Amino acid sequence: EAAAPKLGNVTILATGGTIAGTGASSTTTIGYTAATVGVERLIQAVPELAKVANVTGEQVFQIASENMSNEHWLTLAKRVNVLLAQSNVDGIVITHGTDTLEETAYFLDLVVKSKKPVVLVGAMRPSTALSADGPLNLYNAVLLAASADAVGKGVLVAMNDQIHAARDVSKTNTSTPDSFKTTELGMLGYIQGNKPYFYHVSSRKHTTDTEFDISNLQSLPQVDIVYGYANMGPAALNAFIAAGAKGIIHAGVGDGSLAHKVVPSLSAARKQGTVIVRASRVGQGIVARNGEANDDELDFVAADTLNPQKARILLMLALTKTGNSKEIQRMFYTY
Ligand SMILES: NC(=O)CC[C@H](N)C(=O)O
Repeated sequence: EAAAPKLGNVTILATGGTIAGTGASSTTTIGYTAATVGVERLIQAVPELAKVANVTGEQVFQIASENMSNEHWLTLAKRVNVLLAQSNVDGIVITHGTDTLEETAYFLDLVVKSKKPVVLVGAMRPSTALSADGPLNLYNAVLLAASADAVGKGVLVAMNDQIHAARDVSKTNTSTPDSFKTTELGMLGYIQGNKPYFYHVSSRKHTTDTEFDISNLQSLPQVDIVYGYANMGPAALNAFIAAGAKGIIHAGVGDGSLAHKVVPSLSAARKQGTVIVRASRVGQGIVARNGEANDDELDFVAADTLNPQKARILLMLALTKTGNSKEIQRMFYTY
């Protein structure tokens, strides 16, 4: 008789969100309460998990992800690094609200110090809904976290039978189960028939290849985002600077254009030490250095293809190391 294949050990770190949400009825898909179901019940709801991994659960937070903070990220990342350093942990799944899931994924992609799989997963429908997507998403995430194929691929997002890279995935629809997409740069693969299939890998550095170390940090530098639009003025930017921002992401129109009315305040902020990163509100495409603005002259940084909320994360981590805009520009072309 052949021995049963040895299953990997996967820890599920639960943080809340719709995957742990409950609604008033089976047809309630908005206006439900996120973050009510605990990790043990999430695991019990999918007995099939036991076929793909030895699963243990830990309730790290119980929040809706619009309330995710820098402090939550530091706590979570430190826990992930401690667990992955243990020889009895082969992979980690993080259940998470979908609103900021892409941000937590990218933060971890930059600070996790292990090649073992880390997979973020959520749901668009609460656990009580008809065709709730949480149970199968969770099953796929655990399968992926236990898979040798996922080792060294960076932090992954498993949603809707698809595998995405943390850097490039975004929530693209407010409510449909196919909300998570890597629109133009391309998702990494699929999960089908109890098996992950990879087709791409990210060319950017992540996890063990980054220069960031959060192990001794208690907080992160303040970085805020100002949004570009017709008739934009400097009021929001000035308020962020007055509130102590060490970095500003300018989510500009088009390919990162700066309105004449905003440039003097941006430039003055830079001269006082705040780092300015030009990103775009468009969602796809490159914001090129010295493209729509003379970044060399203004001493600004171009975000390349990072969306504003992910540019904020990279800038916070960059600022833990340097305020030099040339160095930070190198990081934006590396991660
Ligand atoms: N689908 C969801 O997970 C959204 C629920 C909630 N706003 C959150 O992000 O936690």
